[in-house]
Amino acid sequence: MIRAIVTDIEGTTSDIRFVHNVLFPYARERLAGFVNAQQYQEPVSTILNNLRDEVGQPNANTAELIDILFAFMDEDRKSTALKALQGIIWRDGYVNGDFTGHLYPDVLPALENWKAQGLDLYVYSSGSVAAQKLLFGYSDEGDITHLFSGYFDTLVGAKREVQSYRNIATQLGLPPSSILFLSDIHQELDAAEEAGFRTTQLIRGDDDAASHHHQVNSFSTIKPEQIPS
Ligand SMILES: CSCCC(=O)C(=O)COP(=O)(O)O
Ligand SMILES: [Mg+2]
Repeated sequence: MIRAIVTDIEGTTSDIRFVHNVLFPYARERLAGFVNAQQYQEPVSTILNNLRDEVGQPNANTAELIDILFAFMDEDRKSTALKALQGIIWRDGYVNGDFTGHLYPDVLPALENWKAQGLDLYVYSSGSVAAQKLLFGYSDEGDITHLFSGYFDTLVGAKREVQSYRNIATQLGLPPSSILFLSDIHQELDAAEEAGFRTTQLIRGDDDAASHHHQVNSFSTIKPEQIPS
């Protein structure tokens, strides 16, 4: 029996184009100015030190770190330091009303329905926990953060690594077989499945013929109560 659902964001609850065409450019345009202005203030100072550790360059100066961050953005590297900075920069955009967090229309009714059935709902994204709370706190449908019991980001591990899902199950105190993971990326679902999770793949755009996971194109067709353990 499914007791908890863990959902990805990009391509699952929310359009990948919102993340790549709205959020990422917003942070990119502001990143250098923000880092230069905040480099000696917390939390940016600690994040920059974490980036030095991440890239093994303990003596890198701020200009060198900014170059590294731009290279990471070019390759969509799921760097914990980059994701932390993006999350801080996005706050202004949400608070100022420059954008709201995209949600596919089928997402909120399904989350409310699952919550009413007694399922606990969690988020797992490469975006920082702060960024996740912003997206759902300033979503197209308003603040829906009350629906979630917790959030996981790359601090629990990378999304394509089996150990990350074992860590999540341990933190939830649930057997992996009682947790359903929703994602658009089959490599993430492969890792979750190897950890013992149940899986469902969201196909919001192109088919994924290389996937063996159960596929749906809307949250409305996911029936957790019908998934056998
Ligand atoms: C919290 S919304 C922004 C998500 C993000 O920054 C990102 O890189 C998405 O990565 P994912 O691994 O969740 O597809
Ligand atoms: Mg995704």
